[in-house]
Amino acid sequence: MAYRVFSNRIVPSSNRLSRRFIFIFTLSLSFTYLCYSIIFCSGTIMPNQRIEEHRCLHFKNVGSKKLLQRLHYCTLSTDSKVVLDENADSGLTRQGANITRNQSKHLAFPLSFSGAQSRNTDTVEYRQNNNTNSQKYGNKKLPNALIVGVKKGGTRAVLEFIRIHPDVRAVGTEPHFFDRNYDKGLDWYRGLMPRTLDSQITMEKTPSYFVTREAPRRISSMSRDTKLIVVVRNPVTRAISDYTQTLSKKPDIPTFEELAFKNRSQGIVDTSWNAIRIGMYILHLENWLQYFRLSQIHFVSGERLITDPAGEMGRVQDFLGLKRIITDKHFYFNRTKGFPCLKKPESSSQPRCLGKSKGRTHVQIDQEVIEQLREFYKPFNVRFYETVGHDFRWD
Ligand SMILES: Nc1ncnc2c1ncn2[C@@H]1O[C@H](COP(=O)(O)OS(=O)(=O)O)[C@@H](OP(=O)(O)O)[C@H]1O
Repeated sequence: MAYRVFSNRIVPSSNRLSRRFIFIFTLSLSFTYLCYSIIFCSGTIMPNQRIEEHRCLHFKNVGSKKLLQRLHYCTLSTDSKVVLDENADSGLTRQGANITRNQSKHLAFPLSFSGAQSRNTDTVEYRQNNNTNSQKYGNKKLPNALIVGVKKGGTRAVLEFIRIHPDVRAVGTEPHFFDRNYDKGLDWYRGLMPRTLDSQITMEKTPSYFVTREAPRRISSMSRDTKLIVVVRNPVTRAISDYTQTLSKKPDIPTFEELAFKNRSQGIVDTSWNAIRIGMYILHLENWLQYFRLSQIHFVSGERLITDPAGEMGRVQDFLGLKRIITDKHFYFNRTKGFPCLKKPESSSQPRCLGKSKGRTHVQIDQEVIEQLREFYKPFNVRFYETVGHDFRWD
């Protein structure tokens, strides 16, 4: 056997060879690992992290408490951020408390905070699965279902509630494609959509579609099979809600009464005012029925959406052909907000209520004016009930 003097030790040359082999082997392993990391990880994991960081940068100018709350969602998903954009102004208001007294009488689900405090991992799981799948896999597709109206009906609530379903993917913001952005083309519109798997439904909501003359024709030319959801609400309350929103942005506008009537003493309502016109549901519906069958349109009661969100969402899921996964377990009634909210996803985070712009205290309107408008809407409502086959009991 050959020996070599190595330092002050004598090492057999076969040992020396095997050491050299181990060294080269380890080196090539490390090199392979390095290449693997560069090729596979940089393309997927790293950019996602960067995107997540970028998304969360939106929140850098907010108070620390809110920031913490938001950061939690940041780490969850893109869609959670959208929910939080809604939640960003979801301060639990005194106004909400006023509404509670009226609404809580009609609730069809437990009016308790204990429900809210119980951990509801289902919601988080659905959302995470949903997003994980869809962020990495699937394709951007044109929507198969649209929430087309009505403004101030409760469209945001329906969208945020339905998107906790694992088989639904939705755009958080309103694309306004079929009214304002139609000239940008379907490819632009498709580009706004989230990635979806074949088994998932793609959705968006833009409440102004319902009153846009061209919208039904344009939507049916995209797909005649599009499913349509319309959230309707007592047209008088809707008009006041609409006015309250405008007033919050433009405090100098005339009073509600001044805008609502051409001649108040004669009871002549100004139907050219949008806040009034939108509530003449039957007129708009007739336009939709020229392009879509009634069975393709589902009407959500804006009132029942507040008193029984699980019931209304059950019917929405049926209409969309989805398994009933969203149930009363997903909701609790937030007394301070005065509305149902989604249960908090984890015990350390806040419940997910809609933002401050949802559930405002309405401007006080003279009862006589309300009665006049109720009378005005009656014939429109009756025709609407007859056409859709459901009495919403607004009269
Ligand atoms: N869960 C829950 N939380 C908060 N608000 C709720 C909820 N469910 C329905 N609503 C009602 O939704 C009304 C706002 O309707 P929209 O979301 O369609 O408004 S918008 O057209 O998108 O501006 C909003 O109208 P206002 O109360 O007049 O602000 C609410 O009454």
